[in-house]
Amino acid sequence: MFNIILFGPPGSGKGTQSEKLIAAYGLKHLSTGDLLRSEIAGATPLGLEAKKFMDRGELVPDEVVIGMISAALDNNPQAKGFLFDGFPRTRAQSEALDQLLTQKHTSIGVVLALEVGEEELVKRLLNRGLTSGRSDDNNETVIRARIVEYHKKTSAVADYYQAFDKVVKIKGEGTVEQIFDALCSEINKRLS
Ligand SMILES: Nc1ncnc2c1ncn2[C@@H]1O[C@H](COP(=O)(O)OP(=O)(O)O)[C@@H](O)[C@H]1O
Ligand SMILES: [Mg+2]
Repeated sequence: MFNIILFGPPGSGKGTQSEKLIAAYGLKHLSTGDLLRSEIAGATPLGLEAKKFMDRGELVPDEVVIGMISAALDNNPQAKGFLFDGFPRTRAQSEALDQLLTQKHTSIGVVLALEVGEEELVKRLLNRGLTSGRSDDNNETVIRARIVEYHKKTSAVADYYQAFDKVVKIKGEGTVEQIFDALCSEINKRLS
């Protein structure tokens, strides 16, 4: 089993690259953002609670997303590997993920960290907001708040995995294909 964390700020291209990576490597895509948006669409109690945070550009509480990931791992016992997208987003989530994976006798193989400049992120997210229907994409104040949350809480995730020498930085600007090639080359090094 080979598990990957695709890491980076909002708008860095995690969703775009995840689609290509799961197709290329047969991984199970676990995006906490997608899981939460599907809870919101279904108007579940979890979704209604999560929406309050997401609409403000804040992170959903750790216990909520850790519970969702734990269930998703249990529900996919046949997976060849997992691609985590948008999770973990805090140090506590990183520690919880490591515990969950250890229980399943596996671990994170590599953390691929997409790096994109802040103005490019804002530009991409405003542009995504034109079509995504995401309530957190259609206003610059909320977008900036998400980037502040990223620096305040999520950048610690890279530090956490850096201590295990698992982080590889990838330039997240360029064409989708160029970035995909750079990601694949790092994955292939570790598979061979
Ligand atoms: N290499 C790229 N160059 C330009 N725009 C991109 C690139 N990759 C993704 N985008 C666009 O940026 C926005 C955010 O991408 P997305 O994959 O949703 O990011 P994330 O999941 O990290 O928030 C989307 O509108 C997407 O079309
Ligand atoms: Mg995404």
